[in-house]
Amino acid sequence: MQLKLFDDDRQLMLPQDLMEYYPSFLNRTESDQLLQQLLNTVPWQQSKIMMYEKEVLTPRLSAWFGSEPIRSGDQRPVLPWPEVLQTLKTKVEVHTGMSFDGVLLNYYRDNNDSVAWHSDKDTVPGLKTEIASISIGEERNFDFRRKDNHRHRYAIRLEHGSLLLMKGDLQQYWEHRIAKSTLPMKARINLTFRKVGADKIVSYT
Ligand SMILES: O=C(O)CCC(=O)C(=O)O
Ligand SMILES: [Fe+2]
Repeated sequence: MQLKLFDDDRQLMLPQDLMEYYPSFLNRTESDQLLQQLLNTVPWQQSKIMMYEKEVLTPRLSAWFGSEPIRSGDQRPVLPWPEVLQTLKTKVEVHTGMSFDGVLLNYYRDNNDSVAWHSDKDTVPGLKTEIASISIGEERNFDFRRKDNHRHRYAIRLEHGSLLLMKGDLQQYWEHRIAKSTLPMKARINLTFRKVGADKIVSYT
């Protein structure tokens, strides 16, 4: 069953300890400019992953900016931060009070691009993964469901210029995806700011 995440006043009914949503984190002009700039300047690549012992191309393009690989063994080059992403990182950090050392960009070219059900779990036990996710371009549905009960499921539309914060136990107990669609869709870019460096180990006791 698909549950609504907004009540009638468009008040987000998400558990605030797991997710926060800011629909107009970037204004229209900023979002339009950022979309064009990233489409034109980022060295987009299509990664390969192993699936049932076969190598397949992921159904989207991506790029990783940071100072070390997103995870060990990841084949993507570690790209240096361009000024536009450095500025955006500072804006996200000021808004959230969180700190990040890398950003993964996903480029969904059309309705056939997607990301399958997954969680972005850290390898450090006990660490509550914090991810700040900015969306620009075509609105897509972001589905999430409980790992232990797939019928316990929600969807939220990620609007042009929006910011979604994922935090707390979300990655541990929930998974998420961007599904393909049968409707034609234009380009969407998603930027997920992450913390992958050695200083990410914080005590939550
Ligand atoms: O495109 C999105 O909004 C989600 C991307 C995502 O889940 C990821 O990069 O881990
Ligand atoms: Fe994810």
